[in-house]
Amino acid sequence: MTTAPPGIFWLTRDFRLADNAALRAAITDGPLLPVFIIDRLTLEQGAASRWRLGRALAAFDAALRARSGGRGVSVLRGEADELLPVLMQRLGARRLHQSDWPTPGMRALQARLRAALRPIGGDLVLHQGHLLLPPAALRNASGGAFRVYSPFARALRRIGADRPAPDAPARITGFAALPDDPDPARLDLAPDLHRGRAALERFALPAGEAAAQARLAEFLDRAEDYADGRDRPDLNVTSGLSEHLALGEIGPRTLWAMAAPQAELISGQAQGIAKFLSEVIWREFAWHLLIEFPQMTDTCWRPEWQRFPWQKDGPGLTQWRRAETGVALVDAGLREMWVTGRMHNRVRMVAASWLTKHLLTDWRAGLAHFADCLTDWDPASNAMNWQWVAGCGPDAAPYFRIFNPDLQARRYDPDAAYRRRWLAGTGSAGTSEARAWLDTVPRAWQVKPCWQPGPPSALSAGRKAALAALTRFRALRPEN
Ligand SMILES: Cc1cc2nc3c(=O)[nH]c(=O)nc-3n(C[C@H](O)[C@H](O)[C@H](O)COP(=O)(O)OP(=O)(O)OC[C@H]3O[C@@H](n4cnc5c(N)ncnc54)[C@H](O)[C@@H]3O)c2cc1C
Repeated sequence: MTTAPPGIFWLTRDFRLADNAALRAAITDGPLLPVFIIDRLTLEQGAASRWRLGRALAAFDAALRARSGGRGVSVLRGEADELLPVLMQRLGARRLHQSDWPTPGMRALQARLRAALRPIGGDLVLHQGHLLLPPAALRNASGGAFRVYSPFARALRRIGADRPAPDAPARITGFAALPDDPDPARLDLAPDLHRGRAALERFALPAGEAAAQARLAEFLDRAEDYADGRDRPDLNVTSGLSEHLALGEIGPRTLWAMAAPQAELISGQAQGIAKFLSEVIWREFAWHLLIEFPQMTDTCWRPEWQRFPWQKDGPGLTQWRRAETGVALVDAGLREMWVTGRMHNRVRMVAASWLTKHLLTDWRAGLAHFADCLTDWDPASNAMNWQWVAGCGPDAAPYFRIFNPDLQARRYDPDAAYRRRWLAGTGSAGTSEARAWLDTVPRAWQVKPCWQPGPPSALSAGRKAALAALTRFRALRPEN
C-alpha cells in the first residue's frame, strides 16, 4: 500500500490553527505534516524570545494533537533549504506551505530554498497571515510605500482590514511522525538563557492560541480605560497581546475582526478600542517599512544619520544594560524586562531615549539588548521604535525631543508604584519583583542590593551634552 504524500506546513511564526491560510492549504494537499526547523535563524534570535518561541511551539503542538488524533509537530534541526527538499522528495510532496514572515533573513532563506526545490519540481507557497494587508495594497499617491504613519493609517482604515478570518479546522488528518522526532513539549530552545528560566517562568503570561484569544476578549471588556491609561506602567491597562502577535498565536486579522465592530457598537469602549487599533496599525506600519527597507534593523533609515558619532560602548552602556543608570524609571523598566521579558511601551521609550540621547549611545546597542531580553521581540517594531526614538528613523521624533525621565515618571507613575515595585531592594520594604531581579542578575555584575539614584545633575548635564551634539550635527547636515 502506498501512502498519500503529506501536505507540508512549514511553521515559522504562525502558531495558531485559526486564520492560518498556510495550514489550510497544506490540509487540502494531503494529511498534515507540520514541520518546525531549529535553524540558524531560530538560534540567532535572542534567548528570551527563543524561550518564548519554545512555549508557543509546545502550546501549538498540544492544540494540534487534540484535533488530529495525537499527531503533532515534527521538529528538525538543520537548515530549511537542505532539509526540506530532501524530505519532500522522500515523501513525494510537491508543495510546501509557509505563512510569510518577511524579515531579511527569512527572505534570503526562502530564495535559497526555492533554488533547492527547483531541480526536484518542488514549490514554496507563501501565504499572508502576519499582516493585516500586503504592502502592495497600501501605496501612496505616487505608487510608493508610505513613510509617514498618519497617511498610512488613514489609507489602511479607508481600505479596511476587516477581511473574514477563517476558523480553525474542526478535525485534521495528520501524517505519521518523522523518525526520531523530538517532543516539542520537552524541547529547550534557549539553554543559553543567562538569567536562568526561573524568573521568566514565574512571571510568564499563558502562551498559545487559546490564551491569546482569551486575553483579547478580556482586554476588550476593559478597553474603556485604554485611551487615557495606556501610558501608565503602574496600571494594568494595555492588552499584553504583543507576545501573541509576535509569535502568530493570534493573527492581526482575527484581532481586527474581534475588536473593530466593538469600537462601533459599545458606547464607552469606542475611544479605547479605536486607540488600541491605531497601535496595532503602528505594528503594521513597522512591517511595511521593514519590507520596503530591509536594512532597517541595522542601518539608519535617514542616510545622513549613519555619520552621527554615536558612542559604541563604554561604562554608560554597561550600566544601562545592568539597570544601574541611577535613573529610577529607566532602571525600573530595564529590571522589569530582565525578569519578565516585558517592558511597558512608555518605559521602553524613556529607556531608549536615555541611552541614545543622554548617553549618545548607538541605538543598535539598545536594539540588540532588547532583542535579547524581550519575549515579544519583533524585528520590525523593535527597529522602527529604536530609530524613532534615536531620531534617525522615518517619521521619527525630532532631534531636540529628549525625554526627561523624572518628568515622565511623575506624569505616568504618579505614586511611584511602578518604580517601587522594581527598585525596592531586599529589605523589609522589598517587593517580590525587586527580589526576583536581585536573584537573577549574574554575580559578576556585583550589583548593589539597594538601588541608588544617580546625581540629579546627570539629567541636565546629559540633556545639555545631547542637545549640543545633536545641534552641531544638524548644523553640519542641515538636511536633517
Ligand atoms: C524602543 C522600543 C522597542 C520596541 N520593541 C518592540 C518589540 O520588539 N516587539 C513589539 O511587539 N513591540 C515593541 N515595541 C512596541 C511596544 O512597546 C509594544 O508593542 C507594547 O509595549 C506591547 O504591549 P501591549 O501588547 O500591552 O500593547 P498595547 O498597548 O495593548 O498595543 C496593542 C498592540 O499594538 C502594537 N503596538 C503597540 N505599540 C506599538 C509601537 N510603539 N510600535 C509597534 N507596535 C505597537 C503591539 O502589537 C501591541 O501588542 C517597542 C517600543 C519601543 C519604544
